[in-house]
Amino acid sequence: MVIVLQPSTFDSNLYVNPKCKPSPVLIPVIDLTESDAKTQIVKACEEFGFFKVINHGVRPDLLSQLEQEAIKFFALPHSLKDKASPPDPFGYGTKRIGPNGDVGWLEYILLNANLCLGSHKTTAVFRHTPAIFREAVEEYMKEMKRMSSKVLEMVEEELKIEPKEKLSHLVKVKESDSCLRMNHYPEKEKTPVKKEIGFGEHTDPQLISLLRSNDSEGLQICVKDGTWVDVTPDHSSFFVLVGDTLQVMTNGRFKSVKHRVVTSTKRSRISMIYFAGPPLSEKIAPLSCLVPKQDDCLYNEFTWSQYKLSAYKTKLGDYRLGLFEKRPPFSLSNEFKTFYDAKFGRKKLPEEDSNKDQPDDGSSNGDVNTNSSQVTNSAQDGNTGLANGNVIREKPKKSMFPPFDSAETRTLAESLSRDIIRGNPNIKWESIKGLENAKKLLKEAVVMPIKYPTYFNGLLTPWKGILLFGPPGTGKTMLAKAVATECNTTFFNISASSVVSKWRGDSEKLIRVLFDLARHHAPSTIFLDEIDAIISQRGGEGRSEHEASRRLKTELLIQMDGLQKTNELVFVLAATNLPWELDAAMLRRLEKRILVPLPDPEARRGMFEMLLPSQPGDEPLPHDVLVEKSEGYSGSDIRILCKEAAMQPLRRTLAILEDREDVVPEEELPKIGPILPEDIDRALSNTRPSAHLHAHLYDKFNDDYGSQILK
Ligand SMILES: C=C1C[C@]23C[C@@]1(O)CC[C@H]2[C@@]12CC[C@H](O)[C@@](C)(C(=O)O1)[C@H]2[C@@H]3C(=O)O
Ligand SMILES: O=C(O)CCC(=O)C(=O)O
Ligand SMILES: [Fe+2]
Repeated sequence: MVIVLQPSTFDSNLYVNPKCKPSPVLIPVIDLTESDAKTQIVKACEEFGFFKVINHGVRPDLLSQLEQEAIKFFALPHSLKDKASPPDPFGYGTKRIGPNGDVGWLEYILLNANLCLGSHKTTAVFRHTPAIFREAVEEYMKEMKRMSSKVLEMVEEELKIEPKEKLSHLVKVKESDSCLRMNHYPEKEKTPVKKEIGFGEHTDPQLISLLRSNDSEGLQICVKDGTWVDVTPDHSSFFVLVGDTLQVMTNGRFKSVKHRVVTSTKRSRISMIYFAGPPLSEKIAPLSCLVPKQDDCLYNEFTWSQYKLSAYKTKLGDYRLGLFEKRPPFSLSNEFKTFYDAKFGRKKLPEEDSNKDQPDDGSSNGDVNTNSSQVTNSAQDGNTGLANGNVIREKPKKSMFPPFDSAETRTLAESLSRDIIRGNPNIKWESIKGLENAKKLLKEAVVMPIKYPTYFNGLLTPWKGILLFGPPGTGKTMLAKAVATECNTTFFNISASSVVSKWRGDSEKLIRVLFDLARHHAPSTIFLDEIDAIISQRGGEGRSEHEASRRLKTELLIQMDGLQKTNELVFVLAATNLPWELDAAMLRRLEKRILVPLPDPEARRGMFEMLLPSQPGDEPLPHDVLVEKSEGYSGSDIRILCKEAAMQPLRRTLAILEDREDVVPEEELPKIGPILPEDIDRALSNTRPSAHLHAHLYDKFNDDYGSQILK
């Protein structure tokens, strides 16, 4: 059966070039009880990435009950709804969609399918609503899980996917990372003259989404030739949307459907969408049964958590899959390129090929091997005096390198030595605000064994592998440097992603040389940042790279085992934002796992007082407000916020200078005025926390695997 969809007549240039097509578009309507439903589903996924489902088996009264309860929630006063806000990403949100500046004409609730995994924002959603709301949500989620696995089973059957249930089990298992979103597009006082953005154009990142709405129009999908078509609402049916992950797994045979919601009537719209996603650690790649020739594989492998994290770094309408295509597309934005480079190293993008002047040495792109400027020769001088005046132990002068068996290894060692901060990175514990637990655990695990080796033998042999995990921007590198400063150990600062990208092919040898060097310079600390890049990464071009990355990982595990067996003081301090990506073998070797969380209010206060001190004679800065409003901000976010506030007085001064025709000589330049409380308000409304979105996942990992302080 097909229904007819009208091409949208909406031609505001707010939206990307919507071509208008005169003839109506036919969208499949699939009766799930019909015998050829699976054939129709596959055809619909290939043609539109979108179809309507009838005879789905969900009780109509469950649909209306959930809708009624959602309406009641949205009708609550803002003071109550705000208790579940801002979303983290779960909870209640209004107007802002995601963390990167997208806005829409809506308010919404986002809930993890496993309600228990939600944050306190999730709990707050249900605090002022009757129990039946939560019960209806739970039953609805079960139904959605059932329907999404059924649709995927049909796809599996029709495409003869092997191994069986390869797709459907991803949404059935309890670890599935699915979520439910309830959107409310409030009614307007007047019928708008122009259509407005309800929810900007985008594709859904997951496998499939199941959408149901009331009978208000607004949903549009983009069909193959770029035309936007209106989807006629139908409160008793579901619409199924192919998401990016299913596009990848079918190697592009199914396309994730671009869609948006425009609001053109006075009437309010309410929609509920279940996003069926795979487990966070699931490796996503084209199914080999759908890609007989390896060369035809369009996407690199990634885990769902990698994709999700990358999605949260992008804007709603960005083409996210470009990051994972074998050949990155031409249209990546600069932010995307920086992220791409940082994650995957410096692979030239096609449009850069002509730019011969650009250095290709990783220096301009956030490639993390930029420490060469910090290389000093202090350890070469043999001074390994311990900081803070406790005991000064003199060590015999050491040559820069141990003897090597070949010129090749020596070259590698030389290259590596550029990544060594020798001696003292000069970061004091006191300069790291907060993180008291992490500091305490680190001092006990690394600092004390180096300072007082006598106590740490036999059963108390020091931990050799330590993992610092937590959201990005929380100070993991600073902590590692504080360890190196206090112990005056030789500090090897290595980014795992650059080991993988920069020394492709040689990376396994490089790890061997790194550990040789570390032993040579013991006591030493190897700081392996982004360890997940080694453990979960798979190469881009075919089999040989998979082999190489497997060997690299094995070599790292062997070297870490070697450390356990000796008394040499070589510590591996690994850091990751994606602890759940690490496999069991690596976790076993990183015996001590320390959470580096987002800063608590005290720590945030310390940072604000340090970065934005109130000046005598000026109006005191509202540090209390800053502390209260910056919940969920990481250390880096706070730095950005403070910079934004500090820019305001400079902007005022620059505006005065801009009006002057002559260039003001330096000695006559006006003084920059004070930061005003309104500058703080402005900075707060212009910046958003980027790191809090997965805070609950880190807590969960910490509960399951983390090291706690014994009281
Ligand atoms: C702008 C954003 C909102 C979003 C996360 C993102 O950074 C990019 C993807 C967006 C999206 C679209 C589909 C779903 O509504 C959603 C929950 C998802 O998984 O990806 C949203 C994200 C969100 O609003 O949190
Ligand atoms: O509200 C709708 O109908 C669609 C919303 C949507 O696309 C989303 O939440 O991802
Ligand atoms: Fe969507």
